[in-house]
Amino acid sequence: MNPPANCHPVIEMRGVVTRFGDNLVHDGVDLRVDAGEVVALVGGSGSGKTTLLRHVIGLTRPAAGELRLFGESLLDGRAEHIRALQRRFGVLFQQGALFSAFTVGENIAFPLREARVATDAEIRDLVALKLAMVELEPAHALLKPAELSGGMVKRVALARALALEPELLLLDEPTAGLDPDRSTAFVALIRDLQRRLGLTVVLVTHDIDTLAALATKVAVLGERRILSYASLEDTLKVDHPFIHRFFHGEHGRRALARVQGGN
Ligand SMILES: Nc1ncnc2c1ncn2[C@@H]1O[C@H](COP(=O)(O)OP(=O)(O)OP(=O)(O)O)[C@@H](O)[C@H]1O
Repeated sequence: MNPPANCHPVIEMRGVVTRFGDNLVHDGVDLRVDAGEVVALVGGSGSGKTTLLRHVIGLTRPAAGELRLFGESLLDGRAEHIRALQRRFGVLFQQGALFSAFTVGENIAFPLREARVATDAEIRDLVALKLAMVELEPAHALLKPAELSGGMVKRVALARALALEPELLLLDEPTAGLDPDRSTAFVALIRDLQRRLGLTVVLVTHDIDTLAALATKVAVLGERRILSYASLEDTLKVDHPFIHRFFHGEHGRRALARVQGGN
């Protein structure tokens, strides 16, 4: 008997190599993300975090290595097969990346229309449902992105990322640009949705509060590979200069004290 499909890791990378001209960004990245995990990807500026997410999304291709999503190769499949895999994840880009000429409702409806999986009436209902999911009002559907606050842009972008009911959610710096209160509220929303919907999440973040509130595992990218892949508690014990600077520097220590103080 074949094992059930959900036995496969959601993401599996082996020996991923990335080069931009002479710039060798990844040199043998191995990473396995299992269903239900929330993996925070951290690393210095330019270490290749966003590029790794872009590989998963299919926006860039590694020069070498293997990359599997839901047990299926992303690198040697046919286009329609890859498109089917791509419907199984949602992405929240750093600045939200909403279409400025579209209303909020049209932005959320966009992936549903592209995938041709619902009628107009169903799309209207789904948009209302997704807006409620991210704690926005039905009337917000008529606004344009320029009329929204930064926190609302993130919520709309999250609603759009969840439009096709993905199993995997990819978040690039989800709290960047939000003030501390909005950031805390947005993290609480992501955590609530992750649990309710049983999502697997990979997030790139520089923010230790966000990481500590969400991550079941921390993947540290440095020296062109994954330096450490463990719980936050075990990551803190790893003796490496980047990990020291990131978690045990002044900012890191204050953030961890806040988190461990029971927030
Ligand atoms: N399309 C591209 N063409 C050329 N070089 C690129 C491209 N995309 C990324 N790079 C380079 O690859 C390296 C990794 O970039 P990436 O944006 O993935 O890093 P990052 O870890 O996400 O950085 P940050 O934390 O500063 O956002 C950098 O040196 C960057 O200049």
